[in-house]
Amino acid sequence: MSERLRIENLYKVFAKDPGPALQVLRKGGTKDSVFETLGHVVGLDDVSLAVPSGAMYMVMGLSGSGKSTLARCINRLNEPSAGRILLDGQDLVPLDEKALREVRRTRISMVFQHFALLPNKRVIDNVEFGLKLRGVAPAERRRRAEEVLSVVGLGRWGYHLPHELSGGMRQRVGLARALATDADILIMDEAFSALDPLIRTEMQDELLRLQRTLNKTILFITHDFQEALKLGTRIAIMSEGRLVREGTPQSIVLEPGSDYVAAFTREVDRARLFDARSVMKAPAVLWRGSAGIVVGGPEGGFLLDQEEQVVAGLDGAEIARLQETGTLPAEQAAPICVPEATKLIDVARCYRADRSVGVIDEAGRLVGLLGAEQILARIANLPVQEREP
Ligand SMILES: Nc1ncnc2c1ncn2[C@@H]1O[C@H](COP(=O)(O)OP(=O)(O)OP(=O)(O)O)[C@@H](O)[C@H]1O
Repeated sequence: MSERLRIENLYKVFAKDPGPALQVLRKGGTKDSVFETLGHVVGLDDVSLAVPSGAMYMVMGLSGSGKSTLARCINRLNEPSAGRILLDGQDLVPLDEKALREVRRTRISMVFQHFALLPNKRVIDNVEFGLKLRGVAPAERRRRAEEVLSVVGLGRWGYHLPHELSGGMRQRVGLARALATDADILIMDEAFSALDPLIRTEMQDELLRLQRTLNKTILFITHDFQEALKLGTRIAIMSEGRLVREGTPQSIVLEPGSDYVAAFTREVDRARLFDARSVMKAPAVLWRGSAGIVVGGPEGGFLLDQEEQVVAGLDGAEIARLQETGTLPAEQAAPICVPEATKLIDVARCYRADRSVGVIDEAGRLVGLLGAEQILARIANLPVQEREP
């Protein structure tokens, strides 16, 4: 996956002259020590990150940790104090006002928490607004606005005024407006935070659905770890202006790395977060014969053909007999197999006592085995034990 946006050693100090504060920070000082010694507020302290193309990149942290400052620095609503912001390799920090306007109109779109719609303009005019600024001809911008309104499920609402719409619908207009510009980087700053829980869930699902076809690169700011887990392909966690942990949702929950991050992960529904691949163990070969290969362990296994495709499942008793007598059961049961990305909750649903669940790759080859032990250990946050076959 190629990289769209890279932030390198970004600092933001809210001061006329950020120099002295930068010196303190670069010598290991903190946001608190800068405030105590100089009275300046640090927004960002040496933040570096890379957003891959097509990512839903979540920036998460408590209030005041610097999330919005980061979003605002990227399109220069806040002026960075030091560092680089590379969009497709081009540094945005030295750009003049004219070049910056062009970037904001064509390459980076923002969706805010409060819809910021023009109240006396119809929905369609709101959606067209960015295109009008770009000088797109009226017929073309109307066509585009109608298209994106239907994408977000508001095809029939274009000629209404914003106050006639619910909060969730207005947020969809905000999203449509960002999509209409064709910018392929979206920055969504707490875009769903003001919505009622049910509508919020609906908007999250909608965004995931849209993203499957649009494949934009999205930087999504949130203070809600559950939202970050649900939407994110990667998550960056901020504290006191610093980036303190970055990684995939599964890796962060598995290894939070600090008490600050661990506190967010406590309430996580692990069965819905972790997938089969994250806990499976490697298949061990137990037997080879003209009928194929048997892999597995005491709790069950699988008969594979020469192409490593799963042919049948064997329970614990059948495995024991095979090891004693070298004979396969005459009647063989259908195997229980799941794809690698299956969440543990769904693995648990097809689990049967005294059987292993096979994990298969896209080509249908067996790549791992799962027993109750691995599933329960991961859900209960215990170390996953490797057991000898
Ligand atoms: N214009 C400003 N002038 C001075 N300080 C500011 C300004 N904007 C933000 N800050 C400070 O920068 C720090 C980071 O604020 P920021 O708004 O980025 O945090 P946040 O993580 O987005 O918080 P929230 O979730 O509450 O929006 C805070 O200490 C804040 O007080």
